[in-house]
Amino acid sequence: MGKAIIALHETEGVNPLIKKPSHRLWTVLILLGLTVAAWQPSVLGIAAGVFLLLLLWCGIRIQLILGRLLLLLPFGAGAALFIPFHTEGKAAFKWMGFVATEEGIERATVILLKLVSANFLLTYLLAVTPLFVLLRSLRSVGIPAVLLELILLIMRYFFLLKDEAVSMFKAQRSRGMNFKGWLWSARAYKRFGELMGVLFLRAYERSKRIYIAMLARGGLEGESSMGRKETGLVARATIVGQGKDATAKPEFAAEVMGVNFAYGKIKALNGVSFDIPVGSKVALMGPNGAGKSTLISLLNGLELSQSGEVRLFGETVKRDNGDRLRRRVGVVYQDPDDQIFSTSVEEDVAFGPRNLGLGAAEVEERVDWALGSVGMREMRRRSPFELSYGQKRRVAIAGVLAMKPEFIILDEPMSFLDPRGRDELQELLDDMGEMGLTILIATHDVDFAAEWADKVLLLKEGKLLASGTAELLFDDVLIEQASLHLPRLARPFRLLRGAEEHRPRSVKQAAQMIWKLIMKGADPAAAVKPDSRGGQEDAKQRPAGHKHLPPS
Ligand SMILES: Nc1ncnc2c1ncn2[C@@H]1O[C@H](COP(=O)(O)OP(=O)(O)OP(=O)(O)O)[C@@H](O)[C@H]1O
Repeated sequence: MGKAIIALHETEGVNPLIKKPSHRLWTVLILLGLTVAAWQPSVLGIAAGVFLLLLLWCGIRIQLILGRLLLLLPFGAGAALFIPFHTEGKAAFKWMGFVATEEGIERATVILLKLVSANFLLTYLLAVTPLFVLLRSLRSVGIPAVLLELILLIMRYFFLLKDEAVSMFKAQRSRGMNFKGWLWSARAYKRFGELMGVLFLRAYERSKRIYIAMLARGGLEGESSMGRKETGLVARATIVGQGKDATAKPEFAAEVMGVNFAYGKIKALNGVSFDIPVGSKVALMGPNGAGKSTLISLLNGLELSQSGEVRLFGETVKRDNGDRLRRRVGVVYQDPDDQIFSTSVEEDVAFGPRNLGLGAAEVEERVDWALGSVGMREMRRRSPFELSYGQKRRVAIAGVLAMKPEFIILDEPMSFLDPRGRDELQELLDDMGEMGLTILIATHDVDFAAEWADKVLLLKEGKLLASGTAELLFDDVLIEQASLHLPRLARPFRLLRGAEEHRPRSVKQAAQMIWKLIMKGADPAAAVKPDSRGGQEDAKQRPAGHKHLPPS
């Protein structure tokens, strides 16, 4: 990822004075060291003045400088109030019975000036260096990657806390919460306390999910443990300890055998068994709470089945091999905010490939390819947190694609995409299918599944209702049981005399079927039952093979 990206990322509108980020970082570190070492108030005062002038010279707004200074308020106030009265020396003045000493005042002044100078230096660094460039520069001066990623995670937690707070307060206000007279109301304090508790829990839960997403993309392990230049698509099948040929190509990307999983007393999966052949396109469907997300966690090795067995590429998932197997399985989670954590789109997409230990040029190439695949090349320099939900989803998909996994799982990928975005994603899925990837999509979209999938898994209340081809989606009894509905393309045929059994899976197939019916010379006016609602209700309720009423 190297220089190209770093050089292009200067913050707009300010003059950094020192062009190279690593030189800038070193200069600031040295000046910080000198500031810490200096003890003369006059030297520190002059230094603070010079730093302020330099900040203004760089074009950094005074509001920003003052805003950053405000962060010092609690520490500054503590130093100013505490130190003069607790230092031995010559009495300077008395206040509320306490004696402030001259030495104490000098020491407090020195500490305040040190804080102000350090604050100016850091303001300069942060204002002229985007955060991820800064982190990269820190890595180049020898700070361990794991520490920097922890910093990223903590920063993300603060962003999350803010986002969660904004959305929670908006939701509360829309439900009638107001702050009138709150100062005197015990109820308001109680409510506020509850809200803060929920807020921290929500942010905690979300940061847990982000942590899992980071792990899934090789984060927090540094380049050393993932340093093998092994990508999913080219990886050899590593079948360990099962007496199989280590280079043999496995037949199944996943095999799920009699799997049970419960959250405490809540049984989420109950004796589920199926397999997913390598290169297949699988739709995982079922009503809310059916167990789809739980199954995805098992397929990604993030959870282990409590009984039964899950195999990935022929290897049983266990506690000690989950990390390694997970690199071959990429998961795009339902909520992109659970997956994105870097401060720019390209940095986020580069996160996984970098953890695979790839060289800068290859990382750059993959980022470009993955962003191009999801139509987000132009937004590569933007912060992901300023994007729309649909755009974030594309970034999340690109982040997983860039790791080139062999098996990719997408949880409700179509939600929040505009129609064009859906078409593009479908094209992308087709391309991925042609590349030989195994794809599993958890979806409620019957029309999409009917057209796209070559295998459908229907789940209900933790049990596998049925597994088979997309023909299952035309079975009235099954779709009723799975709380689905008949694919839209099939509905008009249910209203056509003698055409009820037609099962078009694509618009093209439907057009061909209609054309054949026309060529047979059927009279549409006589064949179609009049139905002002387009036959949806009728088609939904009528069991297969139901005979039509004669046209009126
Ligand atoms: N962390 C959890 N703690 C307790 N119960 C859970 C937890 N996560 C899921 N469940 C329960 O497990 C069952 C399966 O949930 P899961 O999220 O896997 O369903 P799903 O099919 O993905 O649902 P949806 O379509 O609504 O996303 C549900 O009854 C749910 O309430």
